[in-house]
Amino acid sequence: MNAVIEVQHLKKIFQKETALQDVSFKIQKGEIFGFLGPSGSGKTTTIKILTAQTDKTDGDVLLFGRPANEMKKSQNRKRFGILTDNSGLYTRLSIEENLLLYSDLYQLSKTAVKEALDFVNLYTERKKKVSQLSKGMIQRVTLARAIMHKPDLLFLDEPTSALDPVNTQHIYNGLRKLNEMGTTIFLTTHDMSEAEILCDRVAFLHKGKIRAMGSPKELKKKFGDESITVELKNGEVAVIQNGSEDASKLYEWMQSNEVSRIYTNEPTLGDIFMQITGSDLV
Ligand SMILES: Nc1ncnc2c1ncn2[C@@H]1O[C@H](COP(=O)(O)OP(=O)(O)OP(=O)(O)O)[C@@H](O)[C@H]1O
Repeated sequence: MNAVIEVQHLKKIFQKETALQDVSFKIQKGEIFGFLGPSGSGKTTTIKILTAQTDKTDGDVLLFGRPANEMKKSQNRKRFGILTDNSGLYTRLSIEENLLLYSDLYQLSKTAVKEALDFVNLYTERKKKVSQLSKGMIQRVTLARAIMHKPDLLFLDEPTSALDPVNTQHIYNGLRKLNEMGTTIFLTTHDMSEAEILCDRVAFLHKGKIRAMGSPKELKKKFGDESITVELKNGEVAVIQNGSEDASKLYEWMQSNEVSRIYTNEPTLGDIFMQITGSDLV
């Protein structure tokens, strides 16, 4: 298996504050990996270290098998794309002009600009100046720029935090397509439904430490109690466990046509986070 990102015992101390402590994880080629944590848990610091914008205090960080700071070299820059809240766009230029500048820098075709504009649903608004854009539109332009060169690895720091539901869905579809074409995606979010919809695996980050890691399905299995809620037609509600005695009770109710509704009590990722850390994701 090819690890695109390999982090071992990563530590980051800012002055006196420990932002990351003994963080270790591996991301394989083609994965969508989510770093989930509340504000201040260390998500952005991790992205900044992985993309060589901040130095680590200790530990090993490899990207494509090479130390992360080698990604600064111009021949490696094309291999990844980054979306952070620091847009770095030219505000007096239009959306399209900004993307054209970038496409020149990376020697991309004009088609790449059109494709990127479609990706973020901004083609019809491409002539608008960046100074006139809403926060959500700026986030979409920055995303267009991050994906335009179809990088091998994409870092997304809270990619849909400023978007409305329609654009969020549009971006999810685009990210899935990009991933199907081979882009590995590392994203941070405190939106658990986003992680559940997009990610193959997630890590829960809390106070700079990874507290759990796995696919959403594995985590739900590990931390769920496998109980089922049964609502009966007489208004009674019963929570039954997955076992032979309870199964026969359910069978009886069903045979006598007493059941009105039945559902599993699967925890959400947010419930699991709360169970492990005792705090909310927001
Ligand atoms: N440049 C810095 N100097 C000092 N402390 C910092 C610096 N950058 C981050 N920190 C601290 O490190 C911790 C982790 O911050 P980080 O920005 O990585 O969190 P985050 O999970 O990305 O939060 P958010 O979701 O709010 O962006 C916080 O306690 C923060 O105050």
